[in-house]
Amino acid sequence: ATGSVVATPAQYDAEYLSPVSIGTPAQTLMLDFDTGSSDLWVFSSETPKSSVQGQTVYNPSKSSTAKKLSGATWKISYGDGSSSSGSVYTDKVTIGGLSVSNVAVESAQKVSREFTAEADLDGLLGLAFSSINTVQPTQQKTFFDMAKPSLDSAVFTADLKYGKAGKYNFGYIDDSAYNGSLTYTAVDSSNGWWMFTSPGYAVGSGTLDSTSITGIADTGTTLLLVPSSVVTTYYKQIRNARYDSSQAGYVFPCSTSLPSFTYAVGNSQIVIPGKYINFAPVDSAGSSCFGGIQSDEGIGFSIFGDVALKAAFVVFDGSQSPRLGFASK
Ligand SMILES: CCCC[C@H](NC(=O)[C@H](Cc1ccccc1)NC(=O)N1CCOCC1)C(=O)N[C@@H](CC1CCCCC1)C(O)(O)C(F)(F)C(=O)NC
Repeated sequence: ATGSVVATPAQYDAEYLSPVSIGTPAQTLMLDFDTGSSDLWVFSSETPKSSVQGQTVYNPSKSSTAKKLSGATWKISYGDGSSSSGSVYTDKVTIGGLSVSNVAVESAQKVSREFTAEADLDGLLGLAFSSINTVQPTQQKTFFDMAKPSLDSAVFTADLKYGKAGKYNFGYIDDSAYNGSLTYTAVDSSNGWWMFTSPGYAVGSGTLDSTSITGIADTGTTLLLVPSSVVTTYYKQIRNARYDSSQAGYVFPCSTSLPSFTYAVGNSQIVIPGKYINFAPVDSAGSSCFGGIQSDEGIGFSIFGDVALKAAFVVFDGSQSPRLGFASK
């Protein structure tokens, strides 16, 4: 089996949302596919009304295939300080024509105010490794792990785009979606993430600096978060760029034309065009803009978020020895 679903950007490409059908008859919610976590959780009929502001909710009592996972609970907190928790059902989940039964659907009984404020996000679909799923007392598998036995190939691909809809495919690699060839690189999944090491980077047309960057391929993080030394080197090239402590990041005049940023994968390279690195205006006047490359200070590793991933076609290979494939497009 295979599946293919659109990934639509929201708010300056801050997140990408995809339709997911849950239950019988189908209840379709817009979920953020997140390779940085492993819980499929949704706004639901159990979410306090005061916490629901525009989201579509999943109602398990209206699904003939829903079953309560009795005694199971979940609780997750994310790097940006948001969090959610609740109860667990199993139900049929369909993504882009690919149906999987008995998937753990985590029903939110609590969501932090950041989620309430995100009217277009109805939940998350975790695509990191099942080893970091938060359901207790019995950890649950991700949609991808549940789908694997029926997939033509144990892979999914992310083809995110700048300012327009991209795609997530399951079970196959669409060779027409990228240029040249895929370069694969080893994954360290010991912490539950798609972690890899990029052997070097370059700014603009400069030569490759062989400073390696170890980080996670994370569709759920908006920006490219790298070591401060790399951030300083990048913004040094931009005359009016400055660190704005009130924004906790580098900003520059929105009219600035930005140098590209290249990250190496194995012995090939992915070039992020400069325009991808102008994330969004920081003020309504639109005079200063927030950079798409910021520091990974305090995280413990780098994060290749959407700013980096949307410059590539990315294969998440979940075979016996997981690996990541990157190609330019
Ligand atoms: C350490 C820095 C990581 C920050 C990262 N969050 C982000 O990158 C959020 C995503 C977002 C976009 C739109 C609206 C709301 C949230 N964006 C964000 O903080 N910004 C602020 C800076 O400008 C860009 C947008 C994160 O927590 N990513 C989560 C998944 C998100 C959680 C919040 C909802 C959207 C998904 C993650 O799973 O990818 C994780 F790996 F970081 C994680 O925390 N795993 C446990």
